[in-house]
Amino acid sequence: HCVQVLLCRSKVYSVDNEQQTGPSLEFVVPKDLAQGFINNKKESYRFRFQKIFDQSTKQEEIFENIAKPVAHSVLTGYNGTIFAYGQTGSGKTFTITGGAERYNDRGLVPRILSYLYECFSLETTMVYTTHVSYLEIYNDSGYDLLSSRQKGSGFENLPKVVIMEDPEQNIHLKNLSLLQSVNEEEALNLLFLGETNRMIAETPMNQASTRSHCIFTVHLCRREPGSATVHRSKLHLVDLAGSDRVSKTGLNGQLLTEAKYINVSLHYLEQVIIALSEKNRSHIPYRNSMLTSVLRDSLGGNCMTTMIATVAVERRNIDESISTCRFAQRVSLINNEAVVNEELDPLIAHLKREIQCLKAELSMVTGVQREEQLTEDEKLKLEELLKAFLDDPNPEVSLNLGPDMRKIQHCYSRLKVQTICWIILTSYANSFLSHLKSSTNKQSIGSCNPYFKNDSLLLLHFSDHATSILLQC
Ligand SMILES: Nc1ncnc2c1ncn2[C@@H]1O[C@H](COP(=O)(O)OP(=O)(O)OP(=O)(O)O)[C@@H](O)[C@H]1O
Repeated sequence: HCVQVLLCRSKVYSVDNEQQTGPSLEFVVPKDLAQGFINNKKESYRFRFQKIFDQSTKQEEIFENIAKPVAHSVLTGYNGTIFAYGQTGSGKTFTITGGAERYNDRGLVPRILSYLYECFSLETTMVYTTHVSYLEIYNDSGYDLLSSRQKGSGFENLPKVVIMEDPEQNIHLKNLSLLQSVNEEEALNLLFLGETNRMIAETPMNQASTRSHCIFTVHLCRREPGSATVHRSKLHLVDLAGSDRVSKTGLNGQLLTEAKYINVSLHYLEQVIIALSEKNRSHIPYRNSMLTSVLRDSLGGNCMTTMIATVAVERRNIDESISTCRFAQRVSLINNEAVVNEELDPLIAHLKREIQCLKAELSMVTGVQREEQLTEDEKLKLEELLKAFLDDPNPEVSLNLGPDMRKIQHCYSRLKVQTICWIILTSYANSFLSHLKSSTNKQSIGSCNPYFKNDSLLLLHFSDHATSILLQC
């Protein structure tokens, strides 16, 4: 996890760009004289972050510093998440989606889409497939923002997204559209469709952008032509609801209900973050809210996660700013273990097996030998089959090697070696026994049979009678 802080508005803070220890941000809160000179309240709050961006920072710089490294790792098969957290009006939406007025104000989502498609066009040896989804979480319920079926305003007109969990505890989102975008223009159109649905769902009473969480996800599939290996990765771009505390917002009625939902979901997000940052915690409470369930992989799992904490550093917002920074500091303690998501395309793997089988059948029919050698792995599997066949006491047991002549020949040559050993040892054993019989003048001497232990060790088994005579001798 890395945490970046964006600051805006007037100065009640100072930034120290110390090279060795990393940049730090300090808030100075003078003591309230009304509370008397003698009180123990802290006057200075200092936080260290990976990067701190001041108000003058341009969107381009944020993209280059924050989003590009994450987008790059998504291209190589890692999952990535960028989420913006901060109080209402501090610039989360501006950072993630952008401002509508100027082209230069476009945010991380359009810039990342543009970057990804540019990389696809440059890397001609790979085939990329991109799908997009856009989820809005309002009052702990999910809504599909890419639905083309919206009939009127309000969230009730958007398809409700339901969380499903499979036996391996993977999360699936039912009713969430996953739409393919073959180029940048199509992907931007989907972003625009989502933004429009988001605005239609808003009513004057419900400025959803402030009171809902939005997750724009790019699903990437990368494969080399002809290869059965597929890299699948996801990039979540998350615009969280304003983190303002209910007490401060002074709301009532429906707005109070919404604020409580936000507080609860952000509280659960915080609980998950705290649990993840504590060593030896076995249970992480992801299931408490839809937000933490959906972001489960991004927070403590297989994901490269970057948090952007947006801070409105006006004096009246100082408590919120300090609480945002504290939260960001906790997030930075989490260590995720990201791995490349590589899998075998089931269809290609199946077709490859079928081709092998058909080639084998063809060489049997035509008598033309296949030139490539059996691999060590294939040989090992054949040895196991042969051993199971020889060890099986059932005389009816069959050895099924398929139509591949190379495998049949390999098994025959193994059997030949074993049979020669068997014949030699049996003749030794029998001449030994007849020697014993004549030297001891015994009529009955018992029996001696050679047998294989493992597939290489040939042993003699003397019957009990033969053993006792041997011991007497
Ligand atoms: N870096 C910036 N440069 C210029 N304008 C900005 C910047 N950041 C935010 N703004 C402006 O400030 C206002 C509030 O920003 P924004 O809507 O992004 O806040 P927010 O944190 O997403 O709030 P909410 O929680 O309500 O969604 C907007 O009008 C936005 O255009």
